[in-house]
Amino acid sequence: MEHLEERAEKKPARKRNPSIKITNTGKKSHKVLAYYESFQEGKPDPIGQPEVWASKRQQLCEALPYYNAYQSGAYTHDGIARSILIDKEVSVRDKFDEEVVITSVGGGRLPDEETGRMVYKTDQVFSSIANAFMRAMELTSPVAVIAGQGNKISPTKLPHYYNVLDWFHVTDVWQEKNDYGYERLYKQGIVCQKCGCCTRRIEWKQWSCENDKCDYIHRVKQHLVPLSKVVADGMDSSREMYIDNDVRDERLKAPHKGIRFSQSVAGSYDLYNYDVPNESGGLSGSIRHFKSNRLINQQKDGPNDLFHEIQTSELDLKRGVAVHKGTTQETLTNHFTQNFGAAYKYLVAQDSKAFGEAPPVIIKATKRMVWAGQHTLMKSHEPYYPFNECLVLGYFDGSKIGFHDDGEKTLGPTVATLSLGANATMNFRPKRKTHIPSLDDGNTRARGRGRDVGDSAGNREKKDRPTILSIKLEHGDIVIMHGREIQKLFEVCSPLSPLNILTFNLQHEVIPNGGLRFALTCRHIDPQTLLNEDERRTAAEKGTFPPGSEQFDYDGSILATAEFPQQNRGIHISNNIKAKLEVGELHLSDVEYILQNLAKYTSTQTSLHNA
Ligand SMILES: O=C(O)CCC(=O)C(=O)O
Ligand SMILES: [Fe+2]
Repeated sequence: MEHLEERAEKKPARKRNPSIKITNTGKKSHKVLAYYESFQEGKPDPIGQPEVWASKRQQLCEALPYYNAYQSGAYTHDGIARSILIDKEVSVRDKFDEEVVITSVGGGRLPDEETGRMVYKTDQVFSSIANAFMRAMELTSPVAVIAGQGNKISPTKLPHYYNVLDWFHVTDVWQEKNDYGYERLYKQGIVCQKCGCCTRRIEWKQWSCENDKCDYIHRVKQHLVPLSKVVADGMDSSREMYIDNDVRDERLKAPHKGIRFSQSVAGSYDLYNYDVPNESGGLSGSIRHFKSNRLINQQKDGPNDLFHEIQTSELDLKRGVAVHKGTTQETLTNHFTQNFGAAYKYLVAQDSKAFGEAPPVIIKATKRMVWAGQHTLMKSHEPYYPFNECLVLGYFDGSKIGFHDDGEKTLGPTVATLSLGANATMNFRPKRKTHIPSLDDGNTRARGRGRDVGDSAGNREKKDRPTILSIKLEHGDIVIMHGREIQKLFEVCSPLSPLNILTFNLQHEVIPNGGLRFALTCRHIDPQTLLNEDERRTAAEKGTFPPGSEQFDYDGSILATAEFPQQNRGIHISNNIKAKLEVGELHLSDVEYILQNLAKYTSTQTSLHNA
């Protein structure tokens, strides 16, 4: 119900995909619900077995008179909904338990032209499928619910791929409301009520008429998005910490064969390291992924608190110009940004607010990245150039950042990003191999940052420059990109074919998987590279932490602790030990020693207990 009330509060705007609510008819309950293969760990076994099941879609369709839908989830006959298969397409706001199921219907999703991901169609009308569920509701005609193993929100494991659960009644069918908050209308423009000028949403908090001569402003009511809305239980990184490392890492260990992968731990983080070789067999740089988990996320001032705090802080997020500033072709980025600390210039000089004026959330986040940066460089015995800049990016439903590098000349060799909120995929690809003369004239930024408005070379580029590493970023994760060479703006001309790359100058893109996400990225702006004394002084002033910031110092090397089920904590610790064994930080003899000691300890405890 909370679900419905939450929606009802929102300002009605455009229609969205219809949702239905169905409740169990109570005839019989198998209490068998779905799970998603890679998230089974930690889910309870079902009570009982489904009486009807299948492992192939066609088996279902050819054997069940009440389910004959090869393509869509819902099956309708004579305009009445008969059954519904709930598989991979569950969204975080759906509900799935033995009594109540809330799900979206109506085929309101289409592949996005640019990303290929499924996104909601605009102007979705009440679909014929939604109408069929309305009919089923009116006629109290029961609907069979089938659970597929792709269903991430089911509370239990499932014994088969397709499991026919039970008959349910439809009790509600509604159009989801949307608003001008964090949903897909985040970049909806308006027509100025005063002068009629078509106005883009440049600032996150309001529309300001784009006609210089007009002062019309329309403020937006901000809605606070709870973390649970963007991070589904089943997708929470916290869940992954209970999965055996061997299972989880199959997905992470599959970069291009030229990249060396290793794994270790840092405090309570799992640490995935991708080394990028250079032509002489040395390192051109590395990408370190500090994988967070529930323990870390729920600490005071940890990612969960920060996700809440960043939404309630005055950040003044704005969209920047991606291309053709000032012309009729001017196009804005689809994400919103704000820079803190020393000015970071990309594409156009971006106003920067001094760390001294930054809301505490920025300092807290920056301190976490300072730790991760120092940790990385200490390990590789290299100097750490202090982060004096933090760029916040706000991604709303469907926004992303296209391929770019963070290789401006003014930057130090280390870039750190903290992810808050919805998951995202970070892809790396080699830069163009050929030398591009137009880049030599210092006008480097057009190909540097912010090119998220489409790639002129299109598919050909995709084929020539395949993604060589793909990382799943989750709430609380920190990614460090280290090494000037991997970001380098100018290409090293290399005779190697793209499929046999030894040297990588990388570009990265980040595609959030929908829902609200913030990325905070810290860099070192090197004062030596600034033009004059004035710029250097301003950078130093703006990039200095204000007095009192020490209270937010962060040391991620200290193990996070919290109340956790005994068994899960054990799995985490043993995973950490396994990782340490793999990278040689521990030897088997150490583990044997620990086990012997523990055996002694537990036997004393047991005898004390029995005494
Ligand atoms: O969204 C992210 O995780 C990274 C953002 C990024 O690449 C940048 O700010 O340069
Ligand atoms: Fe970047």
